[in-house]
Amino acid sequence: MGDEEKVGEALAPKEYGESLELGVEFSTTEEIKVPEKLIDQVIGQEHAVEVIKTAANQKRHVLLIGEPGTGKSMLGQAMAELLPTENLEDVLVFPNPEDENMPKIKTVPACQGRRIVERYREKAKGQENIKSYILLFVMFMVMMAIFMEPSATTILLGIFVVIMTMVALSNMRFRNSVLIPKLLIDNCGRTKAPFIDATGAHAGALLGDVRHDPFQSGGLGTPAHERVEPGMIHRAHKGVLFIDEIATLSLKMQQSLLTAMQEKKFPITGQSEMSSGAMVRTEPVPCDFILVAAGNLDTIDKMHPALRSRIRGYGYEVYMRTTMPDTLENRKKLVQFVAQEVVRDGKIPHFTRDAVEEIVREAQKRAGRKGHLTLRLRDLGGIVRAAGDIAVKKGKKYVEREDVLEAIRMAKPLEKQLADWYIENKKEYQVIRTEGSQVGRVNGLAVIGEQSGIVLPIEAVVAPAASKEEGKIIVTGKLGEIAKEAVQNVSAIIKRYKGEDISRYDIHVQFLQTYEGVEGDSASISVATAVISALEGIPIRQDVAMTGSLSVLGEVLPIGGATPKIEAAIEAGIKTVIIPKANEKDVFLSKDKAERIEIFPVETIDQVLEIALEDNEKKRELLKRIREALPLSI
Ligand SMILES: Nc1ncnc2c1ncn2[C@@H]1O[C@H](COP(=O)(O)OP(=O)(O)OP(=O)(O)O)[C@@H](O)[C@H]1O
Repeated sequence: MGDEEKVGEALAPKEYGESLELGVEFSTTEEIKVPEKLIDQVIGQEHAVEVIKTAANQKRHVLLIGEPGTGKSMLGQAMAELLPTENLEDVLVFPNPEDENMPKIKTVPACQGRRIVERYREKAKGQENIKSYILLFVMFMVMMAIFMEPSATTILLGIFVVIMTMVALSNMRFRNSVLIPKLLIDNCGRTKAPFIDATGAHAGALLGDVRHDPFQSGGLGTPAHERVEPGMIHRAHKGVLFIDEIATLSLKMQQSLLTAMQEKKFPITGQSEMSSGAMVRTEPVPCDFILVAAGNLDTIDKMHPALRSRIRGYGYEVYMRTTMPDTLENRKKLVQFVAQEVVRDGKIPHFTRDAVEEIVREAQKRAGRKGHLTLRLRDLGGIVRAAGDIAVKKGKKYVEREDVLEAIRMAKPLEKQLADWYIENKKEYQVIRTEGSQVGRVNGLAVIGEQSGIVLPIEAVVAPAASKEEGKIIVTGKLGEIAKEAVQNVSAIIKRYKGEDISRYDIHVQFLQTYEGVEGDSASISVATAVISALEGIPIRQDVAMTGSLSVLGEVLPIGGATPKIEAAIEAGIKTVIIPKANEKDVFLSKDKAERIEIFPVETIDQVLEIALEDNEKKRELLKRIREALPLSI
């Protein structure tokens, strides 16, 4: 590439090891105060926290939508802490003399339930005592008879009489026979309102059940009321019912949940149709809970519309944030986060300031967005614990920077392991090429999961349309839709610089060896480069890899996962990567990695082509045409 054509400057990536301001003075996290209340421990979700506080006050339902590990269940628990405990209640189930199959339900203030059951137990004991006296009396009479008339016949007769008495007594019911009620919900001694996590619960667990009774006839059976089991909706009475992935509940269960929310009572019946429990149906059992439902964006489409509308009408919907701005205030919150994770874990030592800096740096890196910190705090908490374990193993009093760095290296998610395997595999079979140049073949970059990059080779062939009708876009590989869109965007650009409609050609695009889970939406500049190269017959340098989204105007738009993609390129042996200018500040590389790669941030497609295409007369002529045609080029 000639000097006059050189685009931008290779980016000097940020390095680890520089000190970082944290917005608070401390030498170890031992000095950081961890708030007592869970709601004050929730970090970076200010809007959600406000909503939870209001909803707790006003008894409103809440739908939390967002990515895993951002604090949804934590918010549910925090809400339970905010609810009053004075009006907690116990629920008892009594036998119904009029209809055995409809046990009666009674609600009493917390702790009274136990007393009531105790009273009934005492009474029942009295009746049992009478039976024992009768048996003792009969035995006494038998002994007397044997004493007065000691013969084999008397003894046998005596034994027979005792056995018959025992059988009779066990089947004997007093006219007012005492049946002890069952304490269905016991809230005695609770210091917090209940928090019940019903994620993934089956119908019986969620809505309550009546157990099957194998001895239901012949007087040996267990009374119906004793077989009644409360559901999670009942146990959450006056508390919080938390359900993650709410849309995975069957529609029937969602419908029942809705009824329970409307009525604030729900009878318990046997859930298994063939069992004797199905004949039993209690009176309605109170279930006045606040629903905190959670899920991802898909949930909104899949959840029962009536349930969603109930929450919307009588509650709040919140979108959980995945990043927060990288301000001193927010870094300070991350310091608090590390301290509270240490306290919660209870087994790991506190962190030194250096170690916390490294956690904050990891939060910057994981945000995948310039000037932001990640809020996927469960994963970050995983690093905190892993670093703690490493320090414990080394017998240290505090967790130090090196322990955090080691934990980060070790915490290789499954996707990253898979990505490494792809790269190894592809290199072995020469699917990834890192030398020479080739027409129509480009090294794209993609991510699997959130953190793992892979090199994604793409090939394109362009030929005049086989039929007289319009040409076709033929895409193979798993990322068909994305490739089609990319081809459509590039066709707008080609039309302008070439003055020719791309529809006269058949365009074949193949993503070589793609696998499940690969996200290719940022592959559009790669597809465009492959198609233009194939159309113009100009080879693409194979030591270059690229990522970026293409607009119809030829702009290169930002993508996610810049750092893992560059890391994948480095591991594959690529020497140059092209990334969108807007992602420039998202790149964090260790010093040794940074030395192995040249990074070019670009803004327009002509800049991509300038770097990626092999330098020759044809290329210079092409760039001239593109730059004249596209107003955006510089
Ligand atoms: N916003 C946050 N503030 C503080 N800690 C958090 C936050 N988000 C997550 N954590 C930490 O991660 C752990 C797991 O979070 P939580 O279970 O609430 O996530 P979630 O959004 O409910 O995820 P999932 O949907 O997968 O259940 C918490 O116990 C806490 O340690």
